[in-house]
Amino acid sequence: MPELVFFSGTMDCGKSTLALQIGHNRSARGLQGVIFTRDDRAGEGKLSSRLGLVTEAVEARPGMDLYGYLVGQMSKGAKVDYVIVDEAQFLAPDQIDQLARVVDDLDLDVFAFGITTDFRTKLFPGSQRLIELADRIETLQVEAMCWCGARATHNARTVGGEMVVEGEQVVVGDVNRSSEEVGYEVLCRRHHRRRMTSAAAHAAALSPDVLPVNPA
Ligand SMILES: Nc1ncnc2c1ncn2[C@@H]1O[C@H](COP(=O)(O)OP(=O)(O)O)[C@@H](O)[C@H]1O
Ligand SMILES: Cc1cn([C@H]2C[C@H](O)[C@@H](COP(=O)(O)O)O2)c(=O)[nH]c1=O
Repeated sequence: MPELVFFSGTMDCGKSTLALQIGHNRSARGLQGVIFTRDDRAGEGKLSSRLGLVTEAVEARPGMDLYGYLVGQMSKGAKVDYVIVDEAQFLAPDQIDQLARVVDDLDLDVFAFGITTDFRTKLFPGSQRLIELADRIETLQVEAMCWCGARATHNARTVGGEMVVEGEQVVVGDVNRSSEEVGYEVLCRRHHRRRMTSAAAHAAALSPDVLPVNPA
């Protein structure tokens, strides 16, 4: 049975790498896929991994009918055996419904990859719809880690090095960016709640302890 699978996790946990691996393994067996992405850091129409691999993809723009696009390609004679969608959190809920229709009406597997929650710990609308509709939700095996060594479960946004909890939901960016820019860092829930990024923890460790007051 074809499935809609949502591979979800934090930033930097290997989602795009896995998307590329799934595509590679299938194309090595003669299968042909359509790869959609949206707002990849490498630019329009790209699916890129931090391991350095990048492939061409179809930019899933706002308002684009993904089901209609695939039907159009197939009716022009293109062979489509499966569909990969990266940065699926950025898709609109109705585009996720279109992906479910691709599975049900076109009998194609759809593998969607994305982060579940934003820097405020709120679900992205696309991810929410995937959680509602997916046949299966998979958590990636290579877990990203918080600076404290615990499993990272949340994404923090930093501006000028400071963690922020207000702002636009979508700001394309990366982890390990210079402190001047908008950056991201993955944290465990405890340190996300305390707004303690690695820089804040480092600064706290360096600040001198309050000296005990000696009784005269
Ligand atoms: N130099 C490196 N050597 C080995 N693995 C790396 C290196 N750089 C990045 N990675 C791996 O790539 C992962 C990020 O992969 P990527 O597919 O870009 O993540 P995502 O799409 O989830 O944001 C990191 O968690 C790490 O496991
Ligand atoms: C947390 C968060 C992230 N983003 C952006 C930043 C990146 O461009 C992507 C995630 O890409 P990755 O391949 O999973 O690293 O999402 C955002 O726009 N808003 C956020 O709150």
